[in-house]
Amino acid sequence: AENNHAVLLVGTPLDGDIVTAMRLPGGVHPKLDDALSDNVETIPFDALRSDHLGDADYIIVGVSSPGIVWVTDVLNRLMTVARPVAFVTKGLVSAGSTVSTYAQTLPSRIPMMSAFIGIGGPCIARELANRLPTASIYACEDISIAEQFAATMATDYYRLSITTDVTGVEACAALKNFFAIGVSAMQTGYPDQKRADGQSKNPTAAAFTQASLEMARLCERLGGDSATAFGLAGLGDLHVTVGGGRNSRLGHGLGTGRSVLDVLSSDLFGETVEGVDTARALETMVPEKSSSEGEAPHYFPLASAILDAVIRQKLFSLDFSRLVVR
Ligand SMILES: NC(=O)C1=CN([C@@H]2O[C@H](COP(=O)(O)OP(=O)(O)OC[C@H]3O[C@@H](n4cnc5c(N)ncnc54)[C@H](OP(=O)(O)O)[C@@H]3O)[C@@H](O)[C@H]2O)C=CC1
Ligand SMILES: O=C(CO)COP(=O)(O)O
Repeated sequence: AENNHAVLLVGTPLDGDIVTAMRLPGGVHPKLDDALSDNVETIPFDALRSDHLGDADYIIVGVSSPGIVWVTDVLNRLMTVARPVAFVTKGLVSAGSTVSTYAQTLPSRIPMMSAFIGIGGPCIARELANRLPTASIYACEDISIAEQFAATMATDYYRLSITTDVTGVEACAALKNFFAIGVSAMQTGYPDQKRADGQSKNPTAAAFTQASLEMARLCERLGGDSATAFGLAGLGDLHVTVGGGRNSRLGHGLGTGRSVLDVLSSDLFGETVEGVDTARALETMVPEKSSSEGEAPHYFPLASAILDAVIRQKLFSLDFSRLVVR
């Protein structure tokens, strides 16, 4: 919209009230604190037609991961002209013991999608809507498509990197949600009353570094480039999510000794906490006990501690005395 493109914003059937509020004169999105530009038209889902999609240069999907099957059906029903589709959705798909990224599963499921573009990187929606400096990464197998899309979207305050490592970007986008839970649990697990935020810093820094190493290993196992984990899609997004995301709020609760069910049913009631879905997908990839402590590629002490808390419903505990650091 900032670059004078016409933007059509379509709510899901679950967003009826938000769309109605946004269509009123002066209406704003309840979580963005700012009016959208005049060249953004917001419509309810039942007003979306095939020609809207056919007329678009790009289609951008922003449902949360539980809605990805639904959006696949919608695109297959309404797309009659081949178009590139970009996804901000962060998640993994598991089938039996196979875990995949959307970059691996969606292209064959959406025949009219001419290119899959993965969007990753540290980007809290409200901050970008308020035009704060933001850097993100766009991934596509065809680098010229990533380049064109980035040129369409970039502004002075929204700077973009491009890559062909679409599997790596998609893997890290999902993995950082999961690891943000564990790093954030270490933020509140060791309170320091002398600090304004009440949090010690050393435990968080150790966990953040461990998260980056484990994220790189899992990224590679999922078919991505491990180096992607150390860039915007991995470390950058992990930092922003630990700083203020919903996954981080779950971690903060776990760090104070509360159970996952307690935190999800109170502080985070009705919120999207995708690290939990990613934890379910990762269960088969991360051994319950690291067989060779300290040895890559099988050493996942932080991921195991998160899985114990989120899936096996134990209280969060990272046995720091046994951590082998690199
Ligand atoms: N918020 C942010 O700053 C960022 C978010 N992302 C990613 O973008 C995606 C969306 O995030 P965000 O907008 O914050 O999430 P929200 O939960 O606020 O919104 C997701 C939307 O998808 C809908 N939805 C959920 N399940 C289904 C379903 N089964 N069928 C149809 N619609 C469904 C939700 O409905 P309902 O509200 O009723 O659940 C809601 O309208 C996520 O994957 C997130 O990781 C990426 C970067 C930044
Ligand atoms: O993905 C995000 C920022 O890049 C938002 O993180 P949360 O889903 O934890 O709020």
